[in-house]
Amino acid sequence: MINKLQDAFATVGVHNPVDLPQIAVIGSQSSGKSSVLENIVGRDFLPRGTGIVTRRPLILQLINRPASEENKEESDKQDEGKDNQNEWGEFLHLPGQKFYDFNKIREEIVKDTELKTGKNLGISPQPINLRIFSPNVLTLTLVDLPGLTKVPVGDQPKDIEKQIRDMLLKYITKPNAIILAVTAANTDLANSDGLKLARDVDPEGLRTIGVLTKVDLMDQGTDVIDILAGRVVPLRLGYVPVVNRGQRDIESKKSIKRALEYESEYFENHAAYKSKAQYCGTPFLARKLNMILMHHIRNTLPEIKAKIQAALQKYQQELLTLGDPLDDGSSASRANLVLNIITEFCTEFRTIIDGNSNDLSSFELSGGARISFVFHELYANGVKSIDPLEQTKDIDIRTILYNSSGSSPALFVATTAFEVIIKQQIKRLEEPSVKCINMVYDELVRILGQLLTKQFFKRFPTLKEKFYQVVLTFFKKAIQPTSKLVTDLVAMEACYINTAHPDFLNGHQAIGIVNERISQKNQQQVEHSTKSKTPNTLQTNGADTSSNTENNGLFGSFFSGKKNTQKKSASAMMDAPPTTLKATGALSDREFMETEVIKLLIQSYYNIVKRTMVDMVPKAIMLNLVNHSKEELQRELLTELYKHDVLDDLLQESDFTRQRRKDCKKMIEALQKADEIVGSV
Ligand SMILES: Nc1nc2c(ncn2[C@@H]2O[C@H](COP(=O)(O)OP(=O)(O)OP(=O)(O)O)[C@@H](O)[C@H]2O)c(=O)[nH]1
Repeated sequence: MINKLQDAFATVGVHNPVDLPQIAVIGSQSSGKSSVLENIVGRDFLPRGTGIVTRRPLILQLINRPASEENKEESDKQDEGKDNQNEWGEFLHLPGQKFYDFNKIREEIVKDTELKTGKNLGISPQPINLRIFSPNVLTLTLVDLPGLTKVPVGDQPKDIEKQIRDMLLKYITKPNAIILAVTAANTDLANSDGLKLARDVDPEGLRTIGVLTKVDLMDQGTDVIDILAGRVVPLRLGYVPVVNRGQRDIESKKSIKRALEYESEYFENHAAYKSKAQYCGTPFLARKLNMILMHHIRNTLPEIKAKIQAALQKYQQELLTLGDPLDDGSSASRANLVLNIITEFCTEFRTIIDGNSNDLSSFELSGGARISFVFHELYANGVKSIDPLEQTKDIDIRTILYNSSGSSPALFVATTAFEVIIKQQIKRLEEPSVKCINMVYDELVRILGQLLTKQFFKRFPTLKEKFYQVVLTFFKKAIQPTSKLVTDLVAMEACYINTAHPDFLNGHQAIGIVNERISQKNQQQVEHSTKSKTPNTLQTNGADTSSNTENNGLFGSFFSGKKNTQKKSASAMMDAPPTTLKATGALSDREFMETEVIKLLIQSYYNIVKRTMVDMVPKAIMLNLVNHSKEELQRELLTELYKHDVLDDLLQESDFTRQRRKDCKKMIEALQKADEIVGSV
């Protein structure tokens, strides 16, 4: 049955969706893993030697295939190690190439290993897949794996031990794997790396077989009888002792046939093993493996059945989404397809924004919720955090105060100064507002990206490209009126200051508040000045005090040109004013009061404007960008894409889709066959 299953899956390559049971060979380096495998196959074909030889997993599928009639007489040729038409190997990476010469197989393994790992003893988890067809093998799948090692050699990475361990674990952790743990009999079994690793994944020893190699190298008078009897490290499936060829045998080109003969003679004639010779040696191991595998398969059959069913369903589903090939479709059906895709795209686009999407995620915000986050978190907080007074110091306000009253001395709190400052500050709201548009734009592009991963876009790459272009251009076009509207909103706010706004703190209230603050402050200072007598008004800064008398004209206390400190003659005092006139010195009571009032008014009014912006800007963006897209995108796509002259071009299928459809069909065929095979048991 496994033969048939393997055949059924042969067409789909190694991407077998159903894990058929495998036998994984593990053990310390040079414990004799490759030797055991070669003996099971009965041919020399693995790279051999001392040190690390196996550096990539070798997935070895042995396939029993009876000799064809005309080649029957050839089957003896292998005895001499010659080519034989009934036995050959094939590599997955060299499809269609049959290797009748097993030396060439070894060369190819060495070559491909070096290609992927370099010559410097590195390892790679990428497997080499080799199938051997022969009338002389039992159908089995075996995986030869790098030997466990402790100390890096050559250019090997420091963590080589862990790398190899992880690689082996990948193969032996699957409950479907049978573990062939190889240990050299002339080493201590209790310290066997292979058995230890096997115990990690199969603690009860239910799917681990022990193989004892190098029995011939044991000290005289010692044997493995205790181990075989399960008295050292017991395993449910037991141990099999073998004798492989030694390095010298290999160098002298001893044939495997001769080696197997030697092995059976060895056990038959050895005092300790004589009585149980039929349970020793490679042929027994091979039969045992085959039996175990059969049992294993029988046990896992229900699971295999279920896996085949599940895979079948999955591939049928995928084939369905890939759709039928369009090559013979009429132009009307093509047009219809594009129409459907446009409709589906737009419906989905609207759904994502409105938030009624079917696949609502609990994992992250998506679509419309993200836009809402931009508005109500990012933008709102960005605007709220702007402080209208952070850039405007009290002295600047004073300067503006004087500047705004022009050449006539101000009599009242100057609304002009307030307006000048508030207008400047309102303009600062433009930047975050424009940024908000860009963020929402980015979100739309993100939704677009999300939609472009849909199956039909994988199928038609040109269509995807076109959709991308059209939609992106559409979004970009919509940015212009949106920006205009938003900047206009800011301009509207800046152009007319509505001091009659019901929420605005009026002048009287402001003065009231400031007066209260001042009287509080004065009271504190009165209490304070009983201790320290510091004059607190009209204090100009240090250097100017000497010229106080001359300078206390209207501007004297707070404007000073450069170098105006010496006593000067009357005419010198009439010098042209300095190029830069700056306010200096502390504020007078009146100035202090005015500045405070202006500050209060600015804050009050700015809060109103901020609230308006936080309210209006999202509306503007929704109107001209988001809703506009929801409503007009479909029309745009239809105008651009639903045209007879472009339809053919749009519906060119990707090579991937074509290939995938073929693969799916093949896989479905294989799975249906497999299903039949399994069902007939
Ligand atoms: N005498 C004797 N030598 C053996 C036996 N088994 C293996 N050897 C020798 O031990 C050495 C290592 O054997 P391999 O089969 O290459 O060992 P391996 O575990 O595949 O080695 P790596 O793939 O490098 O981990 C070779 O020189 C073999 O000839 C055996 O049963 N008896």
